[in-house]
Amino acid sequence: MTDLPRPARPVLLGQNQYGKAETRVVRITRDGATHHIKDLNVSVALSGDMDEVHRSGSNAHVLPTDTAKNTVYAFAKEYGVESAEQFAVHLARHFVTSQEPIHRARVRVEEYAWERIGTSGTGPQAAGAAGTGHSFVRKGQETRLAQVTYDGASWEVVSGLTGLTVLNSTGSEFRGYARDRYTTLEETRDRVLATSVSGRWRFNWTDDAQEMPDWDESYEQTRKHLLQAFAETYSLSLQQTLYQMGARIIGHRGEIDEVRFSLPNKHHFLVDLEPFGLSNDTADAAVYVAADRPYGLIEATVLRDGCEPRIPVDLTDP
Ligand SMILES: O=c1[nH]c(=O)c2[nH]c(=O)[nH]c2[nH]1
Repeated sequence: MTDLPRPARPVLLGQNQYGKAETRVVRITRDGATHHIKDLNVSVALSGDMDEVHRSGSNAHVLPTDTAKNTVYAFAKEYGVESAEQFAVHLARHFVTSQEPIHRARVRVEEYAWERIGTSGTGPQAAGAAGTGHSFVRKGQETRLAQVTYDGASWEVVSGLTGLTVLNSTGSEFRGYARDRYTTLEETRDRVLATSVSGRWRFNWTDDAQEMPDWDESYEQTRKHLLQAFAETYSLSLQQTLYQMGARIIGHRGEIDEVRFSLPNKHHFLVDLEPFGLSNDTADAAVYVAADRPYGLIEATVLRDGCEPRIPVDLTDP
């Protein structure tokens, strides 16, 4: 053994967690010729009494990440996937209650939605306008998110979505802003407002004694409220629209205490057609350049009065 330099002070192990990230599981159930599909990406992070594996290399407390992956598959088969949240609750409870050294489990689920493909009713496989029953197309680019954390006593459930792209072709202004010597932006009373919504919302369901929300119903209603607020707000800024989206959710959904949005402002600039002798008037057919970058990035949390913010400020943080 060579003499390793000894640190002047003892070294401490800080926060640690481990698990299997991004287990892709697709569950297909058959109801006669009509099939149903659930498509999930599941990430499990476990923590607890894990000093020894880091310090001495003893794996006695380490349930392999391979087992975590297998558990995801086995639970999908055995218990089904009622909703992303329910599935995550089930898994988190299992890891914390079945392994003594595991004190906390965080389970993240991304869910990809599929829609049925209708058919024209002419092909050999056709089963009328209702479709084949087994043909699907990925629904938009939107991904549903659920994150469940359990420490053996209390639950934290944060749901959300990402990649929900929305656009208002009028009903949006931006003017009256602060100016300095670098400001060149022209004020507008009629612009395109478009964004790709990333949102998270935290439930006030924290213990088993409380009745669990209907997760799917809650997701559908929350999504509907945020879309309606986007559509119905006459927007003076994306910040104001964001606040309306959050306030509408808090106002209508009693099971949710906190909402956070990250909204990229997907700028649509009118193209200068003067060089071609054309005017580009919004009253008539207008032509825009959809700029992909740089983009304004508007982020905020909207809270029920008296509640603590707990959703991380940066939604891209792991
Ligand atoms: O809705 C907006 N908010 C801003 O803060 C901003 N800044 C900017 O240049 N355009 C916009 N639009």
